[in-house]
This record gives sequence, structure tokens and C-alpha cells, in this order.
Amino acid sequence: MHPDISVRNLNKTYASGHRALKDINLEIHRGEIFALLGPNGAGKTTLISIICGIVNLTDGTVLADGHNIVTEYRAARSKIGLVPQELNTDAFETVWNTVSFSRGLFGKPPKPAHIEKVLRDLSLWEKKDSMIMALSGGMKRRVMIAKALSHEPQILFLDEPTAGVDVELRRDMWEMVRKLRESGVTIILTTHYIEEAEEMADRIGVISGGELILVEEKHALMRKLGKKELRLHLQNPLDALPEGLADLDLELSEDGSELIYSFDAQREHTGIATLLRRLSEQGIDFKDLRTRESSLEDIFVNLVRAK
Ligand SMILES: Nc1ncnc2c1ncn2[C@@H]1O[C@H](COP(=O)(O)OP(=O)(O)OP(=O)(O)O)[C@@H](O)[C@H]1O
Repeated sequence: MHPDISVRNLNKTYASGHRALKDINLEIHRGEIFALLGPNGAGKTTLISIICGIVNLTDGTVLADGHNIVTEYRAARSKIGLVPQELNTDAFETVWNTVSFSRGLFGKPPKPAHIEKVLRDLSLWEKKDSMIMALSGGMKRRVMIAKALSHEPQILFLDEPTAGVDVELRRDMWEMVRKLRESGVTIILTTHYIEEAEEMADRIGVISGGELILVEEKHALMRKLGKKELRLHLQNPLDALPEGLADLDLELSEDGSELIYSFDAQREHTGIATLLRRLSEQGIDFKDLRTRESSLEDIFVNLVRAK
């Protein structure tokens, strides 16, 4: 089966001369949740806007469900639903009409049963006759998702789906996205919230300065780049790292009360036994110790910093 999205050698230079995307290659498979992570201005919105046909590419090829987004625009676009960053709905329309109208824009015949299902799945059914302006911010966001699903797309793009929403709504959105995936929809989301990618994604792509610097299965990424940290709470704070320990990968916390040792948990020899022996030789006692695994956030910060 072909991938749902296939991006080959994609470049984008804006009229200003700014190179927003540099030779992007990416495949996204049916039924996965793919998170595109990157700092502000990295090129996330540009990439999804090109795939969705809102921004023209400079060169390269993009296929959506096998259809070329330039030469077979309509066929490609009908496979895609887009939930943009900004709310864009007619404040004076009802929820039902807004979502039904959106389906019509894709040239699809009316299908009230589908609209009803979408509204029910998004807990919007009770509000179907309300005007958009009378809805809460969270409800408006749900309407944006309902609009994007009105024409039964195979692939759903969510651009910063939870920017500025409260924790409860964020959890609801995550739940909704999972349900959508269970129903067979492929999901691509952009996010600043690493926590969101960590919680939701099957695979993660990191984009920085217009380059896709990494694409990896989430668990593999965390295994491969993740480190573990051992923190030893010292009996007596130190002013500096003792010279006798300078060859070990050790840091001293700012207040001198903790020694921090980073190690690769995958390796057979973590070096912890040696560390403990050397501490005892140096007469350094500790009261307590704990370990911590690096989060996706640590990994991300290191990756972007290393660029
Ligand atoms: N129409 C445009 N003309 C010129 N430059 C643009 C245009 N749109 C975006 N850019 C620039 O291209 C780069 C990528 O922008 P883009 O919006 O894709 O980033 P992003 O990763 O989505 O950022 P954010 O997280 O802030 O939304 C930025 O430097 C931006 O200033």
C-alpha cells in the first residue's frame, strides 16, 4: 500500500527570498499519529500548508493518498481535512449549517447521517442549532474539527490543536484524536508542546530551520537518545567537583548538594558501580539517590541546540 502522504525533495522559498523548507523527504503511513515538532518559525505551518494546497511549493513532489497535490489537486485535497491554527467560521451561522456547508465546498453531496455522526462524536450534537458566536472557545475548536471532517477525509492535519486551550480541553482533544485514529484516520499534528507529542504520537519528526532533522518512532527515539540521570544527594555539600573525579561524566548541582551522573541505560556497563567505588575512595558520602529518565523535552532541546 502506498503511504498516505509522500513528500519528496520538497523545497520552499518565499517571494521574500526566505528558504522556509530545505529538501524535505517524508512518508506518513495509514492510521498513524505523526507529530511534527519544532521551534517557532521552523517551517511546520509552511510544510502542512503546502501539503494542503494553501501554499505553492517551489520544487519537489507531494502525493496525498497517491494523488499529486499539484497536478491532481482536487483528488488530493478531497482526501485531506485541515484544522488550522486560527478559528475561521462565520459567527452568525449555526453549527449544523457551518459543518454541512464545509462538506459542500468539496463537491460532496449532502450526507446528514455523516454530519450527525461527526457532531455526536465531538459532543457538539446538543449545540447543532446554536450560532457559532454563542459557543465557548473550546466548542468553537470542536466545530473547526467537525468542519475538517465533514467531507470524510482520510488524512487529518491539526495545526497546533491545543495552543492556548486549558488542560481539560487539551485532554479532551487528545481523546478525540485517538478515537479518530481508531476509526482509521491518519493524523498529522504540529505542536510546540513536547508533552503532547510524548503522549500522543506514534512517530515524531523534528523540524528546525526548514530542515527535517529527524524522523523516528517515538519509543525508539526515547530509547536511542534518552539518557538516565543518577542524582546523589550528598551528606556534605561540595564547593567544586573533586579533582579525583574529574574523569567521570559528573556534574555538581548549583548549590553543591547533589552530584549528577548521566549514563546510557542501554549499555551493559553503566559505570555506576565504578562511580560508587570512587566516591567511597574519596570519602564522599551521600544520603539519598534517585534516577530520572530524560523526557522527550530533554531530547528535543538537545537536538535543536546541537544544530
Ligand atoms: N508568506 C511568507 N512570506 C515570507 N516568509 C514567510 C511567509 N510565511 C512564513 N514565512 C517565514 O517562513 C518561516 C517558517 O514559517 P512557518 O510559519 O512555517 O513556521 P512554524 O514552524 O509554523 O512556526 P510557528 O511555530 O511559529 O507557527 C518563518 O521564518 C516565517 O517568517
